Amino acid sequence: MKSQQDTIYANVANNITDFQFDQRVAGVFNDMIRRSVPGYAQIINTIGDFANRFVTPQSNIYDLGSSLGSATLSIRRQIEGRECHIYAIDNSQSMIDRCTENLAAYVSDIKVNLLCADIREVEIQNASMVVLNFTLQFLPIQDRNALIKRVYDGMLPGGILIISEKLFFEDNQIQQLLDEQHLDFKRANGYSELEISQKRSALENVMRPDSLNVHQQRITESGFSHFSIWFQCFNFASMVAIK
Ligand SMILES: C[S@@+](CC[C@H](N)C(=O)[O-])C[C@H]1O[C@@H](n2cnc3c(N)ncnc32)[C@H](O)[C@@H]1O
Ligand SMILES: O=C(O)C(=O)C[C@]1(C(=O)O)C=C[C@@H](O)C=C1
Repeated sequence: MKSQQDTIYANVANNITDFQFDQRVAGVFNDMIRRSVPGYAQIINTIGDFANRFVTPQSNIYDLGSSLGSATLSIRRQIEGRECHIYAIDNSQSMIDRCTENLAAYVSDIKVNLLCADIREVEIQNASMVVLNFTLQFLPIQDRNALIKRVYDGMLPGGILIISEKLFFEDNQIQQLLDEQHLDFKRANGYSELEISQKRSALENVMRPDSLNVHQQRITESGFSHFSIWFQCFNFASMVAIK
């Protein structure tokens, strides 16, 4: 997957506008997410492994907030021959355009429907797997419960939901510690203090992490039978729920 280096916040900006998944971000997103999210590559690979275990023949798979299609590609590689249908959905046309190219670069017998749509409005049905890889945190807080409930309703018994998120910690000292470790991760990946602070300002109003407790409560109240965190590095985590 080709990607330019992310230098979006490298120069001083007079006013920092809210972060958007626009054409500029889509062009550097592969580099941006790998340098910003600890464990991203491992999470993507493991999503493929989960697909191999859980995806049943003739079922649907939903990648909600699919960006450039990394999770979709990882899943698709593992389920050849199962006559499944993947729905990759994102409301950024720039992401959809680039994702179309990425998917076309590999041959597969699995059909992928790439939709430019709001994940709060798409129908979810007959799903053996649903993925929200760093997407839920960008939804307005008041819309998150309803989405997870709709996901549950559209899933088959025994189906798997993966939710990866940046986490918020109620313990102030832990919050500060893990946040600082994350910033060190970004520094080690070549981001300057200016880039880090300008991006932080841009994300402030648009990305609102929940605590692990809030996630667990939402998942349980939606009806899922099983829930666990399966990956954590600093303040980034991936969770699994089974219907
Ligand atoms: C951090 S990125 C997801 C990364 C991607 N899942 C991956 O694994 O590489 C969040 C994505 O969610 C999309 N998004 C945010 N809110 C959305 C909504 N309401 N409906 C559809 N897509 C949304 C954004 O356009 C963006 O591409
Ligand atoms: O929290 C940060 O500093 C991030 O950059 C995180 C994050 C994310 O979790 O999605 C935010 C925006 C980009 O999509 C890439 C990474």
